[in-house]
Amino acid sequence: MAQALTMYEKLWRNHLVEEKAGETPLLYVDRHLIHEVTSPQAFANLRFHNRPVRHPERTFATMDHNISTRSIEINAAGEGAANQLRALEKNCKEFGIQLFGMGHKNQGIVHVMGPELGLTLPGTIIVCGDSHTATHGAFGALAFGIGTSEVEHVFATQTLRQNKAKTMKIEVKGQVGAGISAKDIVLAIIGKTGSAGATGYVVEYCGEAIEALTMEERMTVCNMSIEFGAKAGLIAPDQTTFDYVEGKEYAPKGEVFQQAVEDWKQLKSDPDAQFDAVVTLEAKDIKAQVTWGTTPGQVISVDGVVPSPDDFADPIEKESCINALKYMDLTAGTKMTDIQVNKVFIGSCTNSRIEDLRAAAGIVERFVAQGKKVVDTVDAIIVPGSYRVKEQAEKEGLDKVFTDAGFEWRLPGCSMCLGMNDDVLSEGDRCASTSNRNFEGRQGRGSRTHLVSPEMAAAAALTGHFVDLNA
Ligand SMILES: CC(C)[C@H](C(=O)O)[C@@H](O)C(=O)O
Ligand code: SF4
Repeated sequence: MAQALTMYEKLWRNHLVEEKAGETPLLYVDRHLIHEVTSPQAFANLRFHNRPVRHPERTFATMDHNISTRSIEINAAGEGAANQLRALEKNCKEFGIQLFGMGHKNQGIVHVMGPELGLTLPGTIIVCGDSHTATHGAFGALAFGIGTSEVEHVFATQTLRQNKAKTMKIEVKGQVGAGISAKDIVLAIIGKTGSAGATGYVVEYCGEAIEALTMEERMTVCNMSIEFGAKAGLIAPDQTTFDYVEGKEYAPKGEVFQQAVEDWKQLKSDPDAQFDAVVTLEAKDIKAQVTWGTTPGQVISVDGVVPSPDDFADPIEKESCINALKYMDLTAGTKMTDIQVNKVFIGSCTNSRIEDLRAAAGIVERFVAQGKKVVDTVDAIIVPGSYRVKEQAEKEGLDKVFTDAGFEWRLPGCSMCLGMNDDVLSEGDRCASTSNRNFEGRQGRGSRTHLVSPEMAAAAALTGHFVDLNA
């Protein structure tokens, strides 16, 4: 009988070009996504060596990280940004790569754009010079971030050298309670494993609570795989996946699609496959999550209090709690619902898809019905993940729900997730953010980030603090 394999092992086997003793194995790459920040040096080296891009038709580019969210003018976010954007334009033209540039209907954050166009397909290997490439693992694709020298290698050869990772199964048993989002699930997972808990592993999320998620929710979960150290995150493709992919612009059509579905059904881990590690959570125990510290693992339920260094036995965790409380200007024992914010950011490749905006708008409407608006002391911005998301949201009137309540409705991009454009927090600002990183200075020097779901961010905008929406 053939050996039982995990999904990761199957994806690996299907893409292995060469494995020689004493050499790092070589894998075939199906799809290469690029953006303005991590590609210029790779293009420069290609040019220097007089090499073409091996498969320009397997390579797709977008502009996302440092574009303005106020104007589609290429110069709108300053000279440095404009230089990178122009370089991408020039490089894509010269090397024959499809670019979704400023104002293109397909433009968006690279990890939002790929899936919604059907560039992200089950069973493929997808790479991008960006750590949140793990997002695409939601489709049962082996997707991971690579460095700029690897970007060059993929450009030149459409292959990549990779060592095999260990495998971890993360099972979320049963069903989550009402109002608990995918963001809460993944934050709870990271809270349990710790911020480096999956270092060296490819994680596979499974269990009833994961199977019940929509594709967009699965992307939110896989997006944060890198935030607890995982090389990649995977979810087995199923009918939810196939239904989502069918009809997308770049997805296979007709009989080819039907055949692909039959192949994709074979990808799931064999029932008796062995994982190197297993983590289990009970979905019913997961409550709405808010980070209090400066790693995503420093997270607690919204009905809890800011922890004290004494809560941690491990000396490193204790120390990191002391430092986080200082940076975050928080006092142990403070109720999470008493923490006041002055900024709200709804966006990023974690939570800027149409379902995220619908969820946030739903909460806004609930509070507006009670006579509330974005509180005076809070600046709140909504940044859709792509032009397609923006268009859909406007068609549904969500932009109006937000702007009527006092939010700013911006153009798509990475925006305040990392503040490479002018969407930056100021020193001392405290932000409820739907993004994925909360390390010191991530959204602006001296600024403080609390990672939350779109629902929680919306509630924070309309009340000025975190809210236990289930209370
Ligand atoms: C700019 C890019 C290299 C970076 C990443 O790889 O993650 C960015 O997307 C981020 O989220 O910090
Ligand atoms: S939205 Fe944030 S996390 Fe995602 S790719 Fe852009 S900068 Fe990175």
